[in-house]
Amino acid sequence: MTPALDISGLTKRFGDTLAVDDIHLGVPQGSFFGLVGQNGAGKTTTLSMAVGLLRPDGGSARIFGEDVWSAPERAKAMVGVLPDGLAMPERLTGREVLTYLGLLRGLSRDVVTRRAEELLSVLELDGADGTLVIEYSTGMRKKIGLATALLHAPRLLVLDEPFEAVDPVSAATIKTILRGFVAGGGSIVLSSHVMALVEQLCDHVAVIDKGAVAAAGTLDEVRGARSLEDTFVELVGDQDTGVKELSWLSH
Ligand SMILES: Nc1ncnc2c1ncn2[C@@H]1O[C@H](COP(=O)(O)OP(=O)(O)OP(=O)(O)O)[C@@H](O)[C@H]1O
Repeated sequence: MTPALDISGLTKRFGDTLAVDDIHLGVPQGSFFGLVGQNGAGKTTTLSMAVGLLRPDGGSARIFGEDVWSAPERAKAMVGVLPDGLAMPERLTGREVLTYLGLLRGLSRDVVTRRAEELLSVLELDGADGTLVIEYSTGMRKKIGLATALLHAPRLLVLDEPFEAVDPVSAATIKTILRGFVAGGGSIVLSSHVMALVEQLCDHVAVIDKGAVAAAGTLDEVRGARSLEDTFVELVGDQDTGVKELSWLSH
């Protein structure tokens, strides 16, 4: 079966920094795929290239077989993206953002109105109906970003840190939505630093370290008999075990 997302040899350099170094990853259809890695490991850069937001120096990405760079319209129609540091039309309300982006996606006004209503209600943003996105809290921005990713009912979701800054009640709602999406045949790739969350949600995982894949496979293949956190620390942790502390903080 064609992978939902097929990343082949993606490479990106920023000046002297090799941010992503020949990454190959296959996200099977119907999988819930977690991407983990330390700060600066290259997760956001990889995901940005994979969905056509950042041009790679080398390699390619295909969404259900459609090349993101040579067939962007076909590829992008099938994916919903929650990017890092999402740029939004800030002077619109959440509902206006969804309406605007839904119409741009080619949805009919009726469908957009209905879906926007449901998304705002489920994500508990309907209470802030008159609030402009520029006035949203960080968690609210995350939620409206997720709503824009879901609006056109894509087959693949690519979510960069979807739970960051989201309160526990909203996080539970989002987990339910995402599990339902996968149960309904959708595929998800998400990045996170929270190992427990990845273990709870994902059936596949890749550990990224210094721009390369340190381990990838099903959750059980990657973690074996240990916790994902132990596996992660062992794979990418600082080998220098000397205790680092700020002595001037002790009283
Ligand atoms: N626009 C940019 N210009 C210069 N360097 C960049 C840029 N974007 C990323 N980098 C560098 O590329 C490397 C990978 O960054 P990236 O944001 O992909 O990591 P990450 O795994 O998503 O990190 P985090 O978990 O902190 O979000 C880092 O060294 C970062 O400093």
